[in-house]
Amino acid sequence: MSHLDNIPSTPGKFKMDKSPYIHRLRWHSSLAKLTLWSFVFLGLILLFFFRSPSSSALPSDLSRRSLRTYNWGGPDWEKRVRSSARVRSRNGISVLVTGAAGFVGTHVSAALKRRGDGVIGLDNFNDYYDTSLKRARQALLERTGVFIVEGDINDSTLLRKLFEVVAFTHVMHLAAQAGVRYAMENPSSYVHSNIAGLVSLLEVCKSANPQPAIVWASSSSVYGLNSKVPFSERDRTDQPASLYAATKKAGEEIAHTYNHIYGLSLTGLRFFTVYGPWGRPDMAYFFFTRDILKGKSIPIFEASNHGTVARDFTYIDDIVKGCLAALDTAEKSTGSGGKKRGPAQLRVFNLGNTSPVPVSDLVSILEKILKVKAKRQIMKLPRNGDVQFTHANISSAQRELGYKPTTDLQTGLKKFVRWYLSYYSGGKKATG
Ligand SMILES: O=C(O)[C@H]1O[C@H](OP(=O)(O)OP(=O)(O)OC[C@H]2O[C@@H](n3ccc(=O)[nH]c3=O)[C@H](O)[C@@H]2O)[C@H](O)[C@@H](O)[C@H]1O
Repeated sequence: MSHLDNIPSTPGKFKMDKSPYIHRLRWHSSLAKLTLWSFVFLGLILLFFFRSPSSSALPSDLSRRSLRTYNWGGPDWEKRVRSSARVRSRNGISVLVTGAAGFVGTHVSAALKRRGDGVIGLDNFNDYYDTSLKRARQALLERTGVFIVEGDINDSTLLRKLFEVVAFTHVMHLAAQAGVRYAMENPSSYVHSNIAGLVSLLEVCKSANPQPAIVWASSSSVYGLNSKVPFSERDRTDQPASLYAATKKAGEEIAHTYNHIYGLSLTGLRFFTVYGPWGRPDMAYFFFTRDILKGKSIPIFEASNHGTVARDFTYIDDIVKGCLAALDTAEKSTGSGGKKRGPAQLRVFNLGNTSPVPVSDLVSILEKILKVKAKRQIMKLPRNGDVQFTHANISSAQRELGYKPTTDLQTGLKKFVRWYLSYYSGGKKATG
């Protein structure tokens, strides 16, 4: 019998003894043992949590993210940060890109570096989806000279350190908990990244001297139940259909506050279902491709009365152009040392494609490109955050950013499939 068996699981397991004295003695000794073993157990748990910077098998997603420690700091680290952030072109900018190992983050970082801007990435490499894809993106960026610092946007000490080492002129804030449907499974991760993380970043930005201009990723999902099409930035956004949308909408309000109080220059970009090479495996076009190739059936959502579900799918290269134009047209923040010195720029733009495509057509295009017939499983649109359609009015971005999407879904998906086949035939497996 193990000594652990002596520990009662509940006080109810104690039996009444004849002598109250003996009973009290036993009770005290059991209580002492219980306390001792509780401490041992707690110690073991803490040891397990803080064992190594890369510990990954922790129970909850959120605790894994917030308790994970990262290695940063030291002269070599600072040297890498400085070198990556060095501006190499005349009139270049130095940008902190959060979520740099993410889909949009990788593309934007590479594009900035390519034109001679200084870039430092920041990413927590969380396991919302296959981390090996994030590592592959990191390797890709490293080859172009972009260093990704491993850390969380909620770590204000790290953020302050980065601003101490580099006087960033701009922040491209793309780190977020993405995905509309996953919000039902793990709501707190949305609050952690999209609300607490945003505030943590803005707090550091407002105190930086000089304050950077910030461009950040909002979402088409803020339009929620809005039925007026195409969606214009002036339309109502007070009916979010998912917690994801609600946290992005909250982000827009938080941006207003930091602009108003501290003079931070802030531009929110409402992305419309971005797709392309190096994309996110949790998105429909990505896992449809994987499952069609595997011969697995794919669930295609349909609204009530056989209503079409459609998205304004937008190709990554068009989104990157919009992001760079937003950075280039961003005015300087006006505050310093945490104090506002004058009114600052506050903008929000739709970055969409302006031509919604039904999801069933997306599948037909994939069938043609892959030369495989999909096993279609028509399902009712789940009531877990999905909206029936999205359609961007981009006249504002066109006017002020010169934004003009040029890639239709067929062309973009061809490029995606080409990447997908070469990436996963190189020994990588699309998990899930
Ligand atoms: O614009 C945004 O701001 C958001 O875009 C993206 O959300 P969505 O537009 O919902 O993309 P995605 O999941 O690829 O579903 C695409 C279509 O397939 C349908 N869909 C989906 C899953 C499925 O099993 N079947 C299906 O028909 C589904 O009903 C939908 O019509 C980002 O994920 C999100 O992070 C955010 O950035």
